[in-house]
Amino acid sequence: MNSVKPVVGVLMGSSSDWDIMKHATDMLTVFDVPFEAQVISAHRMPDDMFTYADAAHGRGIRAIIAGAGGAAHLPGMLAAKTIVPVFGVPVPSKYLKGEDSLYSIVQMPKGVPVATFAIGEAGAANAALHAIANLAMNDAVLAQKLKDFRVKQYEHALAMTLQS
Ligand SMILES: Nc1c(C(=O)O)ncn1[C@@H]1O[C@H](COP(=O)(O)O)[C@@H](O)[C@H]1O
Repeated sequence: MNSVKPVVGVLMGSSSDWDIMKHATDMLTVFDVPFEAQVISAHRMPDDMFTYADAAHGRGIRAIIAGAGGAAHLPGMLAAKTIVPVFGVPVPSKYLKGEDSLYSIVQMPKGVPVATFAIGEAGAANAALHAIANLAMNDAVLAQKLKDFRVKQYEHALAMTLQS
């Protein structure tokens, strides 16, 4: 059993979101950032969602990555109940391909922010990278890992250069 306390919560409205949201947990794993991942739906489990949001800051959670599809109210409702920064990931939906998820998450009223990322796996990975960047502001080891990650990414992109 892992005894390290999680600092990032990765939440999703349904287990059907996992294929997308695992891109966030994969990134956190690469950076050795302790996280917890669970299904909590604002619609289907409203009391559990409130309990989670109420306790998050006191438990040491410093970022919440919340993914949901369709009428994606989960990130906004979490943001309404906690001061922990919430990063929203619009999960692609069956009929509207995630445009509904994006608009549901991004158009928050003034005063209750949700930092909203791209639809799909890039959004999930980038939400994790953004949480990591915030944590790295007070963690020199994490900051160096982030710099190394950028160098690797640069080298990977450079290697794509087509031979003439
Ligand atoms: N948007 C929400 C919320 C919520 O915002 O509370 N709870 C579940 N869902 C979404 O419903 C979609 C279909 O869920 P099912 O596949 O379980 O029917 C998922 O993308 C989930 O995030």
